[in-house]
Amino acid sequence: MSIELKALGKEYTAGNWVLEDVSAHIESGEFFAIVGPSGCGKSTLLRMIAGLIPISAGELQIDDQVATNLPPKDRKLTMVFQSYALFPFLSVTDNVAFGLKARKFPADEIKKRVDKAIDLVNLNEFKDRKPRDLSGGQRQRVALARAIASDVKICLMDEPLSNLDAQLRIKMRTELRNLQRELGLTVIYVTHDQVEAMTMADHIMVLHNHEIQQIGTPLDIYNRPANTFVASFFGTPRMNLLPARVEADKELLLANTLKLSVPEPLPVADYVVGIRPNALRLLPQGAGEPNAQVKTVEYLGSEIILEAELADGTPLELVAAAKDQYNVGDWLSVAIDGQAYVFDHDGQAQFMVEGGTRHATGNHASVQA
Ligand SMILES: Nc1ncnc2c1ncn2[C@@H]1O[C@H](COP(=O)(O)OP(=O)(O)OP(=O)(O)O)[C@@H](O)[C@H]1O
Repeated sequence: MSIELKALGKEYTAGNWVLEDVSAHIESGEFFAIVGPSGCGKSTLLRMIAGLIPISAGELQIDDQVATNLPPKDRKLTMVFQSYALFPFLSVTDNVAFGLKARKFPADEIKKRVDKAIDLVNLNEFKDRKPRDLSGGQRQRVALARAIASDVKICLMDEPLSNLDAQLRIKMRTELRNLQRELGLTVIYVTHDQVEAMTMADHIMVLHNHEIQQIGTPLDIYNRPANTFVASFFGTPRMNLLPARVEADKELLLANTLKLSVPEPLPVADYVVGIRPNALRLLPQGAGEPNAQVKTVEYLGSEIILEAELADGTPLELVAAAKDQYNVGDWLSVAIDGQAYVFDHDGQAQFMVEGGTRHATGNHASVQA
């Protein structure tokens, strides 16, 4: 059951497009995540695919059939919402079994699927309870179990784990993913959580500013971000973005402080250079010119996150070894030691440099292809 989005657009009010030109191919059996900040249109896109709101522009295909104007019940999909949408008068078991009974599945098949789904979401103890006697998180797990137990091969999920506590959420990520694989479900999964998308998805669509910023595998998105938005949205701590200008033939000067050698001369222009905290090295005292001052120190146990400021005031995040001691106000010598991403003035990826070698980075068109 593949899904094709062809230049989908949505305007809620005339002339006000909240989504434009959204195109993607979602393979049968794939886990496809839609990620982006609050208000970027993730739920809107999912609701258009589900048929809950009309599609304003473009075409939707489900399993090679045009589905743009099909009523929701004919789209061969199920949906798990952030809100639970359960029948209050039915027990957990009956809620989960409802769709299967309506479709006249054999009783033993229903029992097998329902038991498995309830077990998966850890609700064995609560099988006979009504939704009102469950916590919010438990209700969401019932909704999840109902979708899992259904025979439908496409499941749309809108932040389904966001009401669960942190520990259960992490456990559910793996279990949901395993079950999705086992059942061969095609899942479209909306989340604002980049870690959830990175750990669960086969492909990720990044939405921002009404349009797709990039589509790619988690590795593509992390290692070959198409622009500064994607680069700084993925990864903790975030990628540092530093203003840069051409200083010499094959050299960029970042934040008036750090030098970056590039393999070929660059056109004279303004650039932005992105460096993840783990690609910055702290030199031992006396080994280099002090160039950054510590502003905050955050001990995480296994490592230390330092927020520093370069000499010209540009903020810089660094990761340091837990055994070392840092104090606010200390001066550090920081050097680039890893990947540096060069973006143009508008934030579009140009290339990546590592050890003096140039590597291709992503862009929307090439990564989609
Ligand atoms: N029924 C509506 N009428 C008009 N505008 C709407 C309607 N529903 C959503 N919007 C607007 O469309 C944009 C996208 O909303 P949507 O809920 O799809 O975003 P989202 O990415 O899912 O956000 P969140 O992560 O906060 O749930 C927002 O600017 C929102 O205000």
